[in-house]
Amino acid sequence: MKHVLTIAGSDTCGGAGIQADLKTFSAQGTYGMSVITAVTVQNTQGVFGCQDIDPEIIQGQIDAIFTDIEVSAVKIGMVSQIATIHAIADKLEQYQPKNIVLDPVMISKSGFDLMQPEAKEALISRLIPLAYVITPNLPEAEVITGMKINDLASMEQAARMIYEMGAKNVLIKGGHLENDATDLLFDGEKIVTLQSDRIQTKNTHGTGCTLSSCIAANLAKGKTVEEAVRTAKEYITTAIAHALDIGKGVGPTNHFYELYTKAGIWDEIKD
Ligand SMILES: Nc1ncnc2c1ncn2[C@@H]1O[C@H](COP(=O)(O)OP(=O)(O)O)[C@@H](O)[C@H]1O
Ligand SMILES: Cc1ncc(COP(=O)(O)OP(=O)(O)O)c(N)n1
Repeated sequence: MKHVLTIAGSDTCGGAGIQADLKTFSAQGTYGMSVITAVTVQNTQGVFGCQDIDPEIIQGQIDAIFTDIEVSAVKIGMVSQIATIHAIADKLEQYQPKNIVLDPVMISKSGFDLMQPEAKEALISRLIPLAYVITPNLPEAEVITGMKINDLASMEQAARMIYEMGAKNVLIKGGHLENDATDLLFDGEKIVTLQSDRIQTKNTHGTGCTLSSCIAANLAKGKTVEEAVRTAKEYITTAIAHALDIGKGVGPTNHFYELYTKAGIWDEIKD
């Protein structure tokens, strides 16, 4: 079994962040490990606070993993401070793991700053060049590139700009498009679009975390970038289509729907 590491923030209610990543790694048949960068106070209704973890403790967590266990892929999620970014980048440059998937998390759906705006330059200069795949949503790609993005043509232009910043593969997510939810992948040579109709649901908490950790798990299993992204797109589409109506706000995606259905236990456990 391949071992996959997430470096990200904790989401109390389990729909996004570290918790979503570990569920996804398990659902994809990989062994999940975590380095926690921040602890958020969060539920389906919003993010209400955040405590950043001391950069030395972040580096200690990374050392604990890399000095002991082989790592086949790394997903990076919430990194809120400049010091957090430098601490992580220094350690990844030291250990040089393959298959780094960077989800440049910036603002939660509820509008909370998960990355401090002044950390943008450090993200661009230290983490983007280390990324084998980067997965910005439209608002994140707009912050990184400084351009307006609202259709496939502007998604392609943004992907090309982010590629020039050093990421080897750029996946611009279309969850924030007006009509369908089509994503666009650029590998430096060709553009691939991954079409999907928009699923009408309010329960989309953790979609970006789930997608990026699924890509990391499938790169770890030896898939190509295009194969890993296609697998992740199918996985997130099913997870959204069967999302869980938990809490009073935006419910989480359903990480295990396909596994539970195949095991014949979904009808028994769903309520
Ligand atoms: N309502 C939806 N129906 C179908 N796919 C969606 C929907 N919302 C998001 N997605 C897909 O979920 C993935 C995550 O995208 P997005 O929600 O934009 O990320 P983020 O959580 O970072 O904002 C993408 O593949 C996107 O196309
Ligand atoms: C701790 C933590 N990390 C990341 C996010 C963002 O999750 P994402 O899947 O991008 O989208 P929303 O859940 O914010 O809709 C988060 N909320 N918490």
